Amino acid sequence: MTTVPAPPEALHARVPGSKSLTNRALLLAAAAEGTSVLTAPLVSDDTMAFRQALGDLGVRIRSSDDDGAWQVTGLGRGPRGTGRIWCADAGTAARFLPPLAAAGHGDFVFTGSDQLTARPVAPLADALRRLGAQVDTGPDGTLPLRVHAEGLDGGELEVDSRLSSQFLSGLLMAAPLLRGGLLLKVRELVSRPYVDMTIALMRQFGAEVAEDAPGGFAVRPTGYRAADLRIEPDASTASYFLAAAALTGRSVTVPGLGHGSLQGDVRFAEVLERAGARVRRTEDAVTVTGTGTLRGGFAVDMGDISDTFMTLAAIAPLADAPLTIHGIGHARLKESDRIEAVARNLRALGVRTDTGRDWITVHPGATSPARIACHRDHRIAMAFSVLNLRTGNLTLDDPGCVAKTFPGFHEEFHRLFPVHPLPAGPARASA
Ligand SMILES: O=C(O)C1=C[C@@H](OP(=O)(O)O)[C@@H](O)[C@H](O)C1
Ligand SMILES: C=C(OP(=O)(O)O)C(=O)O
Repeated sequence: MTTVPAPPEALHARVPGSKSLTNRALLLAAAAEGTSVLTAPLVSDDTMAFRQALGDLGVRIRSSDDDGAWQVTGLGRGPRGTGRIWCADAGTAARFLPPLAAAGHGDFVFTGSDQLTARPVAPLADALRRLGAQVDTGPDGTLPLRVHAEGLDGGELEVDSRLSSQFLSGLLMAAPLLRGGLLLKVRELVSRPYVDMTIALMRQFGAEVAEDAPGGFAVRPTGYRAADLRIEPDASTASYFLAAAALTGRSVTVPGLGHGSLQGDVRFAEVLERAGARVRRTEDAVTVTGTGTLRGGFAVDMGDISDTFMTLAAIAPLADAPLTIHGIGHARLKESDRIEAVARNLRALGVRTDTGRDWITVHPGATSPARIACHRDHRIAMAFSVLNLRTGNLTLDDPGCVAKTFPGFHEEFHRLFPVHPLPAGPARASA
């Protein structure tokens, strides 16, 4: 008689709220008429920076003592006054808040860390100017970005979103506050699922948005009304836990990321499926069950889900054949030049890695001990932590940088996979 081995018991990962949903919900609630309640928001450096920035723009946000929900008292319009707004490292703050400010009245200067200042905002500044706002940027078209606002009439606008979808998301979210609404024509667009997320949330706050033709968006001047929202767990963060399942032969479930998820990055599970893992998605969860080996020998376009490309690239040395990831040129413009940063780290481990403008190929191979250069990029720290579950020979030069989106990452990863070392010293961010 043969006995069929029982499937491994699934580990349940406690993944905190989505950064992208939290910051969109904050902005929409701030612009809405009435009080909105955001349940299970992400508490991390990026969302606390966004919340603080809205506070500095005059929005009242309180945390509930009972369940940590955030209560946002909306302005019912754009902000009024003057202010210097600190965006820290948060791309979403630098790209979503200036259009909101331009729809208000006053003088606002948006600044950020050196890392954020190195990232582009020029296409957004240019779009706001063409809408009639007075906007200045730093010498290379970067932060600081100054907006002198007297409300905006709206009309028609062409936007170039080939460097980041966040420009389009920011303009879309401000559009219902413009006197005449907005017709947006998008020339080139990366990270499309984030735009779908933007539109879905705008509708939940009462906006009317139509996509008349591919790349053509019409937004009516309805303003927003308050809404109560439960924030889904972050799908990009989930990728580390799901990849860990694939690599260790365990089963990991992330509750809260079911069929109806608004986040494109849940599709990372499908990439793991191509690499040989078993994936199950239900109404309210995703589960990945690994075999402990990774199937390589394929090429995958991760342009729509580029925050997760490093999760795959970092574990690719353990695959049975080379893996190519393409369509990710815009990942060079994030917290680090992510193609370059991942390639350098892999090469430092002795892994053959080839790169081009928008692609990377990782070859299988043994890894030698190394100290991973995180470049203050949370995703490098988390992605290489997955690889280290199997190699056990890596250390991170900046484990605390995970606080941008998940201050408790090391504790939760260690809880599920005790071989993951707990770094000394606390991470940042508290509500
Ligand atoms: O709109 C958003 O919330 C985001 C969009 C993506 O950026 P790009 O559009 O620049 O790729 C993503 O990388 C980022 O983490 C969050
Ligand atoms: C690119 C990222 O962040 P942002 O653009 O929101 O700063 C990220 O979280 O991977």
